[in-house]
Amino acid sequence: MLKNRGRTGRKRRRKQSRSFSLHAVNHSQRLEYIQLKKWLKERGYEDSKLRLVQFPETGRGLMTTKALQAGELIISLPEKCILTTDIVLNSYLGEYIAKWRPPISPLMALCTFLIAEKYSGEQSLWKSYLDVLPKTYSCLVCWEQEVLKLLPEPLRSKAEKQRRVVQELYISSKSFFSCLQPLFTEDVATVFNYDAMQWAWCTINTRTVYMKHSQRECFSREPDVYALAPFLDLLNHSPNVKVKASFNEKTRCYEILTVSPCRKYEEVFICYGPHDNQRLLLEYGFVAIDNPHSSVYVSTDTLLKHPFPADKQRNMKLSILKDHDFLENLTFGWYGPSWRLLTALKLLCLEADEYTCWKKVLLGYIISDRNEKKSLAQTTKICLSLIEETQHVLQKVT
Ligand SMILES: C[S@@+](CC[C@H](N)C(=O)[O-])C[C@H]1O[C@@H](n2cnc3c(N)ncnc32)[C@H](O)[C@@H]1O
Repeated sequence: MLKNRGRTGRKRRRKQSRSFSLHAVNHSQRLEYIQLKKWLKERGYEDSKLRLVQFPETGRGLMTTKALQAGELIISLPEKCILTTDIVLNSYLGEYIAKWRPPISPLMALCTFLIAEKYSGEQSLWKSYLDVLPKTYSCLVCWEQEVLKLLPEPLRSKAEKQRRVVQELYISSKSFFSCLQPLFTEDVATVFNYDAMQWAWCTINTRTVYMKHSQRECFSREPDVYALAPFLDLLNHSPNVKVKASFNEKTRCYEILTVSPCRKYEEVFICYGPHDNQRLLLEYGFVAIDNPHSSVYVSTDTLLKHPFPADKQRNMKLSILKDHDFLENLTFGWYGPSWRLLTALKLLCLEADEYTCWKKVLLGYIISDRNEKKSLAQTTKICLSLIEETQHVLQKVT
């Protein structure tokens, strides 16, 4: 007898589809996804177990219609479907890139190709892929300056630095864009405008997989490691899963294998790396719930916000901390203050008669009961003030 036939089968199917539809919306039947699947099939990719779904918690992603055991292949994407600098160099852009001096970076070549292909619209061989790419991104580089100001340090500085990098990349590429004018009827300044550049940069920053190419003379010395992998790039991130991902030289496919199993009708996740939420927000524009790598950073300003009055050794202590790299990466994690944060505070809390013990503090020794209590009290104050600060900012955001 076929499984799932009869009343029990009907009931099970109804239950399954009910639990699925309550949580997620199937997008596989949308025209753009049907076209993407067709495009992939023409390039040798076939899959029956991954379905495109809109999940309430994570947004668009892939669901498996079959339980995946540990070690099973999640996806195997043929080389023909993958967009790398090889594709760019073999395209109409190749001769312009080869001639241009100083050479552009591999990243810039990919950005240029994405913008040019998007502009080509119907004519583009990559149309089916371009059509499913996000139109906008939530990465910090796209945030309004006013909102960026509300971010805590060091995230704010990192976001500002990232924005400058993208702006400088755009400015320094303008003359290269000009040389592409013979390829376009419209003014290249309009085609390759800053918004287009930001979109292309975010596409690459949030969606590429690592695929190393050897250094080529037509490119600058930045590493050539980016590859856009259509469909595979619909997999969302979970900090709690393990996968193995690499390009298989034998099958000539980019493959992802599960390490942790995945149940039928659940979202399939991969892990983008052991990133804390600040890094996820900066690079990918989202934060992960229950992220075990979550941490709250304590800036030097916050560290010294609760001054130690009449501490004549304060400046000397600060330079010790600076010299021993104890002013960066001071954090609170799920289990409280990090060892680095506690050590920095223990050193700052040394009394005048304990000051000579600073080396021991850095090595992790307990100096005195008094120092332990004082540094813990200081930690609590910092923690409470960070909570207050966050609440204040959240109120402003609301
Ligand atoms: C490689 S893409 C994954 C597919 C993407 N959701 C889409 O619709 O195209 C990476 C982007 O997906 C989103 N994303 C990935 N994992 C997520 C998660 N756990 N929660 C929310 N958004 C996530 C972020 O916007 C991220 O920049």
